[in-house]
Amino acid sequence: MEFQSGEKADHAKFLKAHNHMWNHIFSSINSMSLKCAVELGIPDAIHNYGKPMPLSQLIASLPIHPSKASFIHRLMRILIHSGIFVTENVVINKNNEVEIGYILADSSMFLLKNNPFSVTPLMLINVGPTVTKAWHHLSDWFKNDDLTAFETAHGMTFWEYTDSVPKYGQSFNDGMASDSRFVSSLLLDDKCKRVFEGLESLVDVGGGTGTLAKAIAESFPNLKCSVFDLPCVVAGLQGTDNLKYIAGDMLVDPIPPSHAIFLKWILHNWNDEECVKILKKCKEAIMQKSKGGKVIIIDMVVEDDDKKGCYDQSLETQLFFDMLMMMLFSGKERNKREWSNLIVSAGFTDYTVTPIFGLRSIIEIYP
Ligand SMILES: C[S@@+](CC[C@H](N)C(=O)[O-])C[C@H]1O[C@@H](n2cnc3c(N)ncnc32)[C@H](O)[C@@H]1O
Repeated sequence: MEFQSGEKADHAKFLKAHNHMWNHIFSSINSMSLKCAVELGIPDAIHNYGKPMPLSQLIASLPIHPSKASFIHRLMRILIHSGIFVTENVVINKNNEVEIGYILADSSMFLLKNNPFSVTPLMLINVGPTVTKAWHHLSDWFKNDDLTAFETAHGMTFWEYTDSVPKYGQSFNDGMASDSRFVSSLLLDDKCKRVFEGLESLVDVGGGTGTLAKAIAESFPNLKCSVFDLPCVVAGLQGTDNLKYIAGDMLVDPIPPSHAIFLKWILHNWNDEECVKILKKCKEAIMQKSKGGKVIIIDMVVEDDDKKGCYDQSLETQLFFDMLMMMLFSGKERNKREWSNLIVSAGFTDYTVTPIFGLRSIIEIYP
């Protein structure tokens, strides 16, 4: 393409390329607009209204300064464009005058305060100042020898930060708990329950505050479950008849012997070397029990990028996660080949992959 000569250049292609750049430059406005709408309580206001909510009613219900009322439709317009809200015409008086009414799109159900699967905690962490500051240091990190861009920005690892800023740690754990409720609703349904059938004991390594392990323990009352996580995460948490909490460091301490080890959203936090170390320790833990043990992993299996040039939302989301893992932890999202290499390097002989959570899969690995 020639950019110098207007005559020769393919004009449409030239403008499209320029527009593509603009779009990329400004794409964080989508996340920031969403954050703003959630902080103002817009999804809940529309949901509670119970029918298409006219703009005037929406404005009246929000905690905003009167001088800002005329800006709300602009915020709504971009969020409608990105498919977060939907509009319908509503008749507002006896004269059949019509105003636009807002309703929630399927995806915005995940923004509601009372939705147990709410993605709001995850969103607030990811667009909040702590993570954003680390993104600003990504190019510095490429030039220095720090392990992660998060450390370049904050002078400590992400896990040291969640420990030293308890409020942040709490928000992170809330985000993980919400995702664990989402995953458990799919994992413990009739199609996937077989994953846990016949197991006597299970340790959820890096299981956070235990939301998923609690759900597994309730579904399988004869299964002895443990949550193994850092002391700052599990301190003071109360177990039940078949659930206990164990404080430890998965890279340093032995993983408690168990029939099965569960790793949800763990291995993507670590580099290949650390993953092999963790998996070898998991293998030791299951080999100390009777036969038939396995490691159950919930993580992404990145689609191979063979649709060159075609926009693919699922692949884009997986690549977003991959960049996030690189930036926060020097971790990564792995494709099939990378998973296979890890599993074989850790001394396991067989594995199965069941892609059931949309972007994530259950990977069961056997010694
Ligand atoms: C991404 S979170 C996943 C939490 C949970 N598995 C889930 O999916 O909801 C990673 C977890 O690993 C824990 N973790 C980080 N480093 C650890 C270590 N060295 N030993 C044990 N747990 C660790 C964190 O405290 C956190 O709970």
